[in-house]
Amino acid sequence: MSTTTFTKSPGWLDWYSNPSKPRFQLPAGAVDAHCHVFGPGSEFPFAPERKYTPCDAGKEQLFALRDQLGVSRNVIVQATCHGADNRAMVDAVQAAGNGARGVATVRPDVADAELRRLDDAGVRGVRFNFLKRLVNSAPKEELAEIARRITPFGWHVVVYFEGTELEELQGFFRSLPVPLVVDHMGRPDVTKPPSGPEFSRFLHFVEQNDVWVKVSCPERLSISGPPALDGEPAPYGDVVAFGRTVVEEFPDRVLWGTDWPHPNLTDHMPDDGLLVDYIPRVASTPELQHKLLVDNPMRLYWPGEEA
Ligand SMILES: O=C(O)c1cc(C(=O)O)oc(=O)c1
Repeated sequence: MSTTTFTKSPGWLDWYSNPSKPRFQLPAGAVDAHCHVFGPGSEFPFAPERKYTPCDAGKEQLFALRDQLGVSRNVIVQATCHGADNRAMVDAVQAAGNGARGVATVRPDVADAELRRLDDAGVRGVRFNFLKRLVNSAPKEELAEIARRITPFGWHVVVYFEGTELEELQGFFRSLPVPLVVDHMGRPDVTKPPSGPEFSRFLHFVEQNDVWVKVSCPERLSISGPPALDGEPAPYGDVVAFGRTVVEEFPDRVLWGTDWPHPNLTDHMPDDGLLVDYIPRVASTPELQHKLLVDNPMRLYWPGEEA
């Protein structure tokens, strides 16, 4: 049998191989609600239309990270390098038994039988990606059709967009008949104050709609760091106020995730153990931490189940 081999995009940073044991002990039942698998490419080839070619980051490596960090469950989000071929994600979700759920990418002509198959496999949402560096185009009429198609399954839509694009996109978002989950806090420009007009628009949008927010990716949003490396106890100080604001204003609609294996970072690859230690800086009480890490993701992805 011939297998395809892939060459990583120039400058690609691989995930951090020996993450530290977090000092912050996650509550029992904690969910990493945003992570990915990449391939491995020899088993699950990357999509022809991809914008980057990553390193391999398969399910065994994800599960090893989960155990190292003290996470109980994962939500595995389809990465754009796999296009609408959900096999690697579904394989990982199924291998985790009831310990994982998935978020897929589908095309508007997806068959109902395929949606049913994905649902049976543990998929609970689809992802709409609006970043031009990640996808070719995102025609709204096609996305609206997908949202309509998933409604009978009780799924939600995960949206990934640039903070500067929200003004243009929010009318479309409001028109969708399903809950929305916003990736990476809606990518605010953290050089601007969290009380400024851009982030206020985002907070208002969340307040007015059926929207959940992932307070993930400080490593991606931070400009001035310091990075989560070498035991740094207080990384990404410039992002903290944004995360804390969201957690305190919407304690019942926030989620946390590692974003492992951290696609397309160009500056540094964070120590995932230190990313766990970042959590209490945005969720400062045990009550807020339990909502963020256990109650909220359980309600969205494992409704009716005990953590
Ligand atoms: O900012 C990114 O590059 C990025 C990419 C992907 C993906 O390729 O799916 O997912 C993420 O959550 C973030």
